Amino acid sequence: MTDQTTQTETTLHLPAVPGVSGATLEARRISAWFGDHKVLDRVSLTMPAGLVTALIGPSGCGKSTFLRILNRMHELVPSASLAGEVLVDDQDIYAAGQRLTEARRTIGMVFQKPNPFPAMSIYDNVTSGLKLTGTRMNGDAKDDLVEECLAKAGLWKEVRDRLRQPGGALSGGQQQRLCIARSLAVRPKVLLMDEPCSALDPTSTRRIEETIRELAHEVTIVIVTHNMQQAARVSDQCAFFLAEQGTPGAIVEHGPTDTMFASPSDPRTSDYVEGRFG
Ligand SMILES: Nc1ncnc2c1ncn2[C@@H]1O[C@H](COP(=O)(O)OP(=O)(O)OP(=O)(O)O)[C@@H](O)[C@H]1O
Repeated sequence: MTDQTTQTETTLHLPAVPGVSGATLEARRISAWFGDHKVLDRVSLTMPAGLVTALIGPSGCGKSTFLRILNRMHELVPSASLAGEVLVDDQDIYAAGQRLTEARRTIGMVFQKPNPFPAMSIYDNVTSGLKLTGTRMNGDAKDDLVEECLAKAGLWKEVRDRLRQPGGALSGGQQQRLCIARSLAVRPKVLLMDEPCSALDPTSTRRIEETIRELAHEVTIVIVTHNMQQAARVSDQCAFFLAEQGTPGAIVEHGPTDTMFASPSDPRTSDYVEGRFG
């Protein structure tokens, strides 16, 4: 699908951080529709390796749709369509011949509501993604992977003595960290997080935020959040989405988080980040 009406172009403000892993994710001219309802209009954004990018904006402006386009989940909705490109280290995940499973492995996702397999053990929850990627491992290697991923998700110390207990027996915050550990087990380059703390208490929220900062060195993170303090605490750069008066969502402004909060260039950005609307 093509569209020539309007265009939102944003340029790279921050360079990738040297010495970190993760991949640079680049969305180019992304438009999206549900049926004939256009919800995003030619949105371009670079999310550099090793940085945390926060997507902010009022409800309904297309943040979650944009996020789901970044790992090919949008196409699961029967009426959904899109135009544009998503490049992971210069490879378009929508190019002909690109496998859906590979995109999902490379670009993991953590959702608003923690969704571990409740009856499955904590251990098996962590390794559950390996089947999808066809990864075979012996027992010791699997044990090491489970410990590594739970440690990176900040959960190892709390669950090391009860790995065979069901994932559903953990608290909400622990379940969310288990979901992060599960995502990490398939070695993603990018981790997408859709309001990962909105169902959690303040203490669990802080713990997840610490985890996000710790993970940023090895996986590129893109987080949707309604919480401006959270965006300020965890992100390196922010993109402010807006869908004005029934128009499709677009990025009004993006840049380093400090700048976006201290001296945004667009008055709509300052109105939003200072809580005057949305
Ligand atoms: N499955 C769907 N079918 C039809 N329309 C949808 C669907 N999902 C989202 N939309 C529409 O797409 C637009 C963007 O929604 P989206 O959820 O991406 O916004 P958002 O900024 O993430 O909102 P919120 O902050 O409330 O989660 C909205 O108009 C919404 O009604």
